[in-house]
Amino acid sequence: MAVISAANAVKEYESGSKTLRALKGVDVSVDPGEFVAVVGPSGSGKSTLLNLLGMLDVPTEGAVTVAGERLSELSKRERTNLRRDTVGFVFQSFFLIPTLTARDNVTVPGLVHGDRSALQDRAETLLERVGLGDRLNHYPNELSGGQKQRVAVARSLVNEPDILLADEPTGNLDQDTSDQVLDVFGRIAAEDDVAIATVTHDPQVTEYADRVVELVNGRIES
Ligand SMILES: Nc1ncnc2c1ncn2[C@@H]1O[C@H](COP(=O)(O)OP(=O)(O)OP(=O)(O)O)[C@@H](O)[C@H]1O
Repeated sequence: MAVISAANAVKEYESGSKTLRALKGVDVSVDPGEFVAVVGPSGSGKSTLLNLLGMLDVPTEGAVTVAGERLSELSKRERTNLRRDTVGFVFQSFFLIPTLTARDNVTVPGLVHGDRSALQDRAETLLERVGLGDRLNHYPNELSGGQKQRVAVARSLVNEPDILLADEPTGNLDQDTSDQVLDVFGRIAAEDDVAIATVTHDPQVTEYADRVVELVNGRIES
């Protein structure tokens, strides 16, 4: 059963007196262990869709369901808690803290739960899994772009999310390092049963994703 889904999702943005319909009734769902890539031209609504799935925004019409909870039935605080407990995020620009080592960066989303030493151990295991076991004490400015993004992937997993959402995760990477990051996504989905959805312009993603969904002008092409 899908751990995350949008059903007939519509998203409108108001700017001045105009209404822009960015999503025009989108159905998409991702199962545990599945890696889905959303592709499409610039402005087709990819980030808008990802923001809905990540509970960063709510649909104007239609339903978004995350881990069995229907978004429209949750308060803002409940949404924030559900997001913290179930969703990991990866962004194009990594967003690592420059004054922290790779290992400490990975622990950051877990610090609200306490137990620093268990977190350090978990961070180490995650960094080893993404191929950075020899970079635990490196600072972000001592890492390549692909290594930084793999630190960000490890960080996104520290709270054991059911869902990992990635917005253009390879947008700042060259071909070889993009491949490494996409390969890590494929392995994590399969090994940890995490549902992964990424939006991307990267044509290489089709080689790694289980399913590719194309958005065109706010609708899914089938
Ligand atoms: N906050 C906002 N207010 C008004 N319009 C917005 C807002 N965010 C996005 N839009 C508009 O919604 C449409 C879809 O934008 P979105 O960012 O989802 O597209 P995208 O497919 O992710 O594009 P890109 O590949 O260029 O990042 C665009 O026409 C955009 O201008």
